[in-house]
Amino acid sequence: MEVMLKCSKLSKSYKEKVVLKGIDFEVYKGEILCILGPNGAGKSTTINILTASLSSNGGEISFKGRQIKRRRKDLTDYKQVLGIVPQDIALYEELSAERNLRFFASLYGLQGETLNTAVEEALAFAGLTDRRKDKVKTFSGGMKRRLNIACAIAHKPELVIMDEPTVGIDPQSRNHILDSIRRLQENGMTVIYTTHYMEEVEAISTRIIIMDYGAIIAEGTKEDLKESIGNDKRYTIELEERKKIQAEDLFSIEGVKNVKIEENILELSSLKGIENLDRIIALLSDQGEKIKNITSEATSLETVFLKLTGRKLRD
Ligand SMILES: Nc1ncnc2c1ncn2[C@@H]1O[C@H](COP(=O)(O)OP(=O)(O)OP(=O)(O)O)[C@@H](O)[C@H]1O
Repeated sequence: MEVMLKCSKLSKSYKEKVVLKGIDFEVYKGEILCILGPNGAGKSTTINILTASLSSNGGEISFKGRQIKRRRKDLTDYKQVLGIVPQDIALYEELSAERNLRFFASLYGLQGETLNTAVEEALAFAGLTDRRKDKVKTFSGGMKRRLNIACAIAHKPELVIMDEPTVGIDPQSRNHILDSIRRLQENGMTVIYTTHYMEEVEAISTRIIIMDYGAIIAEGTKEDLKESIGNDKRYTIELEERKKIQAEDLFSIEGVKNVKIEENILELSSLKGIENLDRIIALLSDQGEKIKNITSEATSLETVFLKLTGRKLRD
């Protein structure tokens, strides 16, 4: 895998408050790297340092093997290949969708036919071709978010950096945005995406960095992370009324690892890859228990976070 961006020992403090504790990570060409973490974990700080809108107190960033120095020339070249989608919407409300796109794309030096084509493509990308002439102030939150992204990618950057771009929007616009991020990747762009929604990470990530308290606490694909905590299956079985089933009875079934029984609710975890639900049901029925409901849950990223930190992702 080709390394596009490499960050070494990035640190940031405000007075004595350390908000980034010297983090190291790499971004590979063509990936959708999701940075997942609760509010205050340091995601925006990391992104702002990556986009050179905030200086770090220490550490280095290199893009395609070349260190980014804070010299104007270096930064100008670097910013040219970035597409930056900020957390807050940055659009001109009094201008139309098309005028906004023209403005932002022209900041990257696009002009003439190249600019016209880029604007057309960006309007189509945002699903706003029909509304091109309408002022942004008439748009819904979701449409503004879509346009905000389109403004950042009209100049076809190599690396798109998005900071929580779906905050406060309806599910339909969220899905549109997640689909469009996959399309960016299919078109060869590399994406860094921060979020505290694990559903989004499940949907689009090709690799994940989990941050907490200014540090990277885990890194890998969804599968790697789930595997790292054991990746058990969990069943919750609700009985009509518990008669005599005991935890020891269930341990006799291959794969069953943990059993918790509270009144008429049984919670079981079971090794991945062993199909034993039929046997669990048969055992319960042999013991005269009547099952009211069964739910089964595969390991989620929420479980991974809980296991790593002892806290829920969204406390
Ligand atoms: N200018 C500042 N002065 C002091 N502390 C700051 C400043 N900016 C950020 N912080 C603190 O740095 C920590 C990390 O903030 P950051 O915005 O990077 O977190 P985040 O993971 O992006 O969270 P969110 O999801 O809320 O954006 C927080 O504790 C925040 O309060």
